[in-house]
Amino acid sequence: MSLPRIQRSRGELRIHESLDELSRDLAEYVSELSEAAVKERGVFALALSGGSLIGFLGKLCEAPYNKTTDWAKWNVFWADERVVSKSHADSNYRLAKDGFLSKVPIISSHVHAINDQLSAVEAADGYQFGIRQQVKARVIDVSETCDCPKFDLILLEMGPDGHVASLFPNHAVLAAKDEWVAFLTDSPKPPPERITFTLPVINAASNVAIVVTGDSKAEAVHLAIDDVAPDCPSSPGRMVHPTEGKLVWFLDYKAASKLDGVPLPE
Ligand SMILES: O=C(O)[C@H](O)[C@@H](O)[C@H](O)[C@H](O)COP(=O)(O)O
Repeated sequence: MSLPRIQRSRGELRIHESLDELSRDLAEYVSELSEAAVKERGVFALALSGGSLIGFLGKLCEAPYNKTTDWAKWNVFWADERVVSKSHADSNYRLAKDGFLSKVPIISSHVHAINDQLSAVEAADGYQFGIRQQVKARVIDVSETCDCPKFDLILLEMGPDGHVASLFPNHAVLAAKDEWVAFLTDSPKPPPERITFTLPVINAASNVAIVVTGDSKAEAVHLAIDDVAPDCPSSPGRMVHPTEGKLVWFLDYKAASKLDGVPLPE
């Protein structure tokens, strides 16, 4: 059973009893946004991250979405990536390729991974340059209010510490404003070398969805969504609020269990 959608100042909450329901709802949401973007702009620019998110996208590989989605119009990017070889078990590219991209007919030149032969700083620079080319080509839209790419959809997860993409609590990268893509060599969660979209890019997107499941993230969800504090670097998830776009939280009952004013069935 799913709860009715709840509108909060920090986004729309979609709370599901089971991971299967959550996956179905996520597939329908991505499919609707893809259809709308293709209708409006002729292309769908999507940024993924890692974690269990990729498994939750599995329903898109099944009927009816495998047949109804205009895969040729999809362009896939990463909101964050570990600076490891593409064949490494830690690679977000590899996770997405094995679990999702290899199962749907997305054109390979539309899959925009980082160059895994470079150092973190070079990989971030190169990725930002590639995104700039795709903005020029109008594959990615551009924000009307800031010098940022405007992705049709950025899909994120949130860790138990509140991190989103590779924006970790109290890390200097949270303050990055001039870059679209930043690098880290000291990620508190291994592997240490990563690249990540900066907050201005995340907040310039047309749509951002944050998928969070499990008990271990309940406190982080409470701190990111409830009226407990202003934006603060100790809760990166709380710093996500698309200025021209829409934020949706996909939660299971466990992740939602510490939210104020959300009565969950026993
Ligand atoms: O970059 C990383 O280290 C992970 O991708 C991380 O951000 C993960 O997505 C969250 O910690 C939630 O992970 P799970 O949903 O898999 O628990």
